[in-house]
Amino acid sequence: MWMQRVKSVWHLEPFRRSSDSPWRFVSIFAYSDVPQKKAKAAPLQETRMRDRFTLYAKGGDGGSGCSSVRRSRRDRRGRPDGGNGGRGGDVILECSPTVWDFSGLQPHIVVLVPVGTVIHLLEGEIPSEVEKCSETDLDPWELPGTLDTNLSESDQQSAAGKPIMPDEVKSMCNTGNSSSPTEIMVEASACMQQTIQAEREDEEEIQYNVAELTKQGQQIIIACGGDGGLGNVCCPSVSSKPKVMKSGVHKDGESDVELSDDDKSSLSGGSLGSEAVLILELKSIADVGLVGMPNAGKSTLLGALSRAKPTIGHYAFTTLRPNLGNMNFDDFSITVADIPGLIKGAHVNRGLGHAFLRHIERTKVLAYVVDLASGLDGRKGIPPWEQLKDLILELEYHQEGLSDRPSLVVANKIDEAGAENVYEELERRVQGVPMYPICAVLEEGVPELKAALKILVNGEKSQRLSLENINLD
Ligand SMILES: Nc1nc2c(ncn2[C@@H]2O[C@H](COP(=O)(O)OP(=O)(O)OP(=O)(O)O)[C@@H](O)[C@H]2O)c(=O)[nH]1
Repeated sequence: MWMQRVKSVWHLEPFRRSSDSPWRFVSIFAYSDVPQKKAKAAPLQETRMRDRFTLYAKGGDGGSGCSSVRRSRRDRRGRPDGGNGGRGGDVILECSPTVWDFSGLQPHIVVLVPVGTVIHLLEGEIPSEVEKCSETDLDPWELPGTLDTNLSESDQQSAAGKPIMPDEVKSMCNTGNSSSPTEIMVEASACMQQTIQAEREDEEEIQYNVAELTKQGQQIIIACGGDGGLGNVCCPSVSSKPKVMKSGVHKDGESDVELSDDDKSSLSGGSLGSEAVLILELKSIADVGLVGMPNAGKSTLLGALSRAKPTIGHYAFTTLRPNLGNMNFDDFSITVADIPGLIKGAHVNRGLGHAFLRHIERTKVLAYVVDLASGLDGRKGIPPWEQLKDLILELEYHQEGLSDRPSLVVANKIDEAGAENVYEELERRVQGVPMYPICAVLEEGVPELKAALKILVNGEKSQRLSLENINLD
């Protein structure tokens, strides 16, 4: 006889994991800030990347052990045959290249997160990697002929109803059998939620970067299922002469006998599944990152390079989240990320702060987009060569070596009056890196730029922009 505690079942995963886990139940709740009905003219929303989530996860509680005695005419005293409770289900995150960001998370799904997900811990235990493990978990159907009196320490603790210590829970998690329901709550981070969340994060202690999902198919357990309780067939503490309460008779003349409350109390209940509150953060993986000051024309350029339709505005910080686009060639495609505008002091949280600098960490190639017209017509903008210096410094302050990757310079707004002279000066001042004058609005110079990016992404050339090659005098 096998008992399993099932509180609620929301979703049935169609695979078997082990003989004691006929099915694995997973229940997931998600709050989303995305309106149910989207306005027709909202293509911009769809290209926005949802790169941060707070996630509450709870492992399934272990099923309680069962107390039962089977008697027959030949065996009047009877033998305990109560099975063990099933292990609670673990909550597992798996990363997949088919997922871009967290916006696709819906209720009642297995949690697939994008490759590049970084996990910070607000509450609970540090997640553990899922290992290919041996099937050493208790099998409730495997009833031994004799009572096993050599229980391991953890079994005994479990049998005695003692709480299981975190390390032990962690090691148990890795056995991989699961059978009882698992709850996971995903909270989308919208602007308003982000504010509340930010306040909460300020108050609470966060353990940063406790885990990272960087390889396709990598899985980690974020909430462990509870251990199943022992049935009386495995639990030596229950008397083999139970006080009979009532019985049911089988066709073959054998009968099941329920135990008295005294005997039941010496059996073990399943242990509770662990709980965790996590912050998921995405370091996007793109082939090319467009880096530039606000208003340089990055979003316009992304639209020219790909079919993405990001928000474009004549004011700074139009882009509040990274936008992604695909640059398609005959044989392959390149992912381009438009990173929100960086300004001097971004690394100390000026402007949109350093939140977006992390997206640059995982880009192969950097395209520095500068505004040739920033100082024209009496505008008091920063000259392009200084824009480049500031950008490199911000990247380096955020993380040493961040700017040290193949790169090129995109000199935008060449169409503006006087921009050609500025471009000539830029060429004189900046050496050792390919430079492309373009007009992103009219898509002039864009095909040449596309070809150059392809060469850099393929690794055929590896020039990079460095401070030494910028003449600021
Ligand atoms: N004249 C001219 N204007 C351009 C060109 N490219 C972009 N712009 C204008 O520059 C302004 C800023 O463009 P965006 O593409 O939003 O700039 P951004 O760098 O993404 O700005 P942030 O979102 O603040 O980072 C808009 O008014 C664009 O129309 C260009 O090639 N020539």
